[in-house]
Amino acid sequence: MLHSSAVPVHDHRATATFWTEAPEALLARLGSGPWGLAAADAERRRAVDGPNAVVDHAPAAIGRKILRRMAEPLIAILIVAGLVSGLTGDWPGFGIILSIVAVSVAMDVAQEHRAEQAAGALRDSVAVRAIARRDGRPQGVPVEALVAGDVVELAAGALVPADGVLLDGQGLQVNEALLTGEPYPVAKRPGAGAGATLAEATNAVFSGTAVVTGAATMLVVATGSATRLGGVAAALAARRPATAFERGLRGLGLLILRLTVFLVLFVLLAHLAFHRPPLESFLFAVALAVGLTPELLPMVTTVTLSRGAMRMAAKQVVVKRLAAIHDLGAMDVLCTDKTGTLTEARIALADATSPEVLRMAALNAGLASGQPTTLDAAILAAQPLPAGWRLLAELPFGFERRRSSVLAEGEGQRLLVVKGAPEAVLAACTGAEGNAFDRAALLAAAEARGAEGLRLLGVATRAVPEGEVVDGPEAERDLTFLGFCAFLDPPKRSAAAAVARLAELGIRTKIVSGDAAPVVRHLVQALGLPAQGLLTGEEIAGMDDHALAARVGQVDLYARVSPDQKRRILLALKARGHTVGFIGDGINDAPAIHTADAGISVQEATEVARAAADLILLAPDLGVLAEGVEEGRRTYANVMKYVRMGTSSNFGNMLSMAVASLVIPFLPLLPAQILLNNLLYDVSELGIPFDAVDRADLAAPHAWDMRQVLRFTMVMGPLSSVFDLATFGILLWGYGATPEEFRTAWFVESMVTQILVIFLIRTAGPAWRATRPHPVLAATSLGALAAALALALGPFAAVLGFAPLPGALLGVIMALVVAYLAVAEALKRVAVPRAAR
Ligand SMILES: Nc1ncnc2c1ncn2[C@@H]1O[C@H](COP(=O)(O)OP(=O)(O)OP(=O)(O)O)[C@@H](O)[C@H]1O
Ligand SMILES: [Mg+2]
Repeated sequence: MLHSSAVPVHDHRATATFWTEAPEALLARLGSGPWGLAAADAERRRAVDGPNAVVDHAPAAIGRKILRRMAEPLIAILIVAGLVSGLTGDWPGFGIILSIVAVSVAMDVAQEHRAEQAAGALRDSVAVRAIARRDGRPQGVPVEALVAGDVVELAAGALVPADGVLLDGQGLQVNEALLTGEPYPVAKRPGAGAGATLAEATNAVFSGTAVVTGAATMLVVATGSATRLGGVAAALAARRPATAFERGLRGLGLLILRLTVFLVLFVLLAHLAFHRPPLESFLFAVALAVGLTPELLPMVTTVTLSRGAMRMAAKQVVVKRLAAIHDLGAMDVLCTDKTGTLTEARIALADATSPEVLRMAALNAGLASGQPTTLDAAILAAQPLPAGWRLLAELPFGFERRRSSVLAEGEGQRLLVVKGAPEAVLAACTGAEGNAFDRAALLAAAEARGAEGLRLLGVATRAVPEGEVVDGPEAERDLTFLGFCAFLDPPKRSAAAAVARLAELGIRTKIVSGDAAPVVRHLVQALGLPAQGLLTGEEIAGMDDHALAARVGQVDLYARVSPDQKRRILLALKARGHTVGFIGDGINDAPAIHTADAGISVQEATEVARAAADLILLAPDLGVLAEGVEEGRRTYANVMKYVRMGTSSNFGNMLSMAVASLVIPFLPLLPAQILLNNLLYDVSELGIPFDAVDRADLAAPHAWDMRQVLRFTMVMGPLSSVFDLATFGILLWGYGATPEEFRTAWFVESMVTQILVIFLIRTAGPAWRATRPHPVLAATSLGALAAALALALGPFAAVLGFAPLPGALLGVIMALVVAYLAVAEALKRVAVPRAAR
């Protein structure tokens, strides 16, 4: 490959242990410098190396999809069968079979492709970006566009976008749980790495890990599948277990597949044993198999989900992982952090014990490198950074320690200034400014102010002698306590209504906060939320997973919990059989978001939280979540309509036809007629993803229940067969129909019953009281029905092998249809258990 002469030739390939090389050597080898790459150069490299993505999410091109569908066994057999009928001179058969295959593949692929495109565009709209230095300045670059040689700026809350080494950095700590399983953050600093093992790679950061505190710049050395994460990509892809719904659908598909194979082989062998024509028997068996396969199921699921995603987007909820819509619909417990979802997140300083306390707090907040937190910003809004101080060292805030410290020099002193959660700061204090140090009294005072709803930070200092190195939390000792800063974060008015709405939907809301217990209690009171019980992080630390699982059912409030404890609470809830959602925005929420069935974050959240989430709320409002939940239940209800249709009416019809083919001396339907029947039936169902859903279907969480599906099949399937047999009897023995008349009558009967029954199945209550069917569903069903009648009874009927029917016989068939629908409507009540209505 020819590079333009301006770009030095460099070796892209990363060695497995790149961190043992000196940074300068790596920079030279990758043809980069501290100010990164030229944008044009990065573009060229991307063309060579490919996108920085472990798994390619881009939907396959439509041509490839069509080919893939045609390679599916049944379709391939049909195409071959069509060609064989052509070769034997059956040209109408050839034409009909191939056009039916073409129409059904086109319909399926086009629908699915459109749906995927739309869902993909939504996902891209919330994609994570990295800050890379390109053309000499930092700019937001989509993570996928990063290449080896890029220089990326990392700050707290950022996701490490690729593998690389640190060029410089301050107090960087990353969570590598994804790679190593270790839940506690590890420190990283620039320099030469010690050894070749991952644990010794203290100067390297890896794709998929998260920056917990501190700031750094990294040189990207490996991207995409060349990263450590890429190496375990296969394991990672299997990491997210399928949802209960997905597993249920898969199990059902497998069951139907087995039945189909069994039935079709049986029919084929029986026909051959009766010395029926082999090609015709084979085609009949294949057509039966096609008729039995719920081939639209994947398409119906995808289209239903992506339509759900579109509607949710209109309500400010963006779906990153489509299947999460089901989880959202099945969710019965929602855990939420406090700030931003239940409060306005407009944090403002209320007061400080003394001007000096505030001045020191501002020193701590203003000197700290990295992104200022909301608390830091509130301090600096009230008191600008005092002039004349410089930063010597810092111990960035950590969620386990709940303190942050700076070592500052100014006004002729060298001071370690510590601020943090009151009990965390007081624990490191041995004295107090001015008066006697009474830790218990100070804790009680903090508690009292917390009960007023004020968020508190303690501030303390220590004079540090020249020569003492401050580079670890051990330095936070022998502090002198100065006082408190108190902050106000008004409760969000709309939150109470949102929680009530979720409760109506059968969802219990629990608050999981890093803040102090009194603050959480005050908030619950202020909003009038129904909540019982409270566990603190300290109490949870003393429980094993078993003990925790025994408590989480009754406890709604959790205070002073660490990021890992948030995750443990979710695991405990899941262990108790709940489908759990978690909504949060911080670095500290990411592990819990990841663990939840439905991980939710908001658009303004930190990158790690957004990257871990399945759903992103564009407006930080619990109210929109309730809409999302309804949308999830709507998609579930519509997929269930398709499943019920397939397992009862369609399955019953094909089954009776298989049986009939063994009893009567001719084929009950010609292969091409079966395929036509199946195609029209598919068309009639295209509208299901659009259909409106009864209020009752939205009222409570639901999970996939195989027994319910089987029960429905066991009741409705045989019912359909009873009427089929009645049709057979009347046609054969009552009327003495010719084969052509028999097929025409049977085609009409099965089409009308199969299609019309959707208007009963779509609701659990009386069909006439249900919400009106969506116009698209009405159009596809009634259109398909009209087409079926026109083809079977119209001018071209003879081409398809149909014969005209006398009016009296048509009348009898219609009477049978009406009787079937009436009985189906009555039996439906038995088929759907009361609990599921
Ligand atoms: N910048 C900071 N400096 C010092 N201490 C801090 C800082 N930020 C947070 N803390 C302390 O750590 C505690 C936990 O942090 P935080 O409140 O953000 O957790 P959380 O779980 O996200 O809470 P919430 O439920 O309110 O969203 C705070 O209550 C505060 O005491
Ligand atoms: Mg938070």
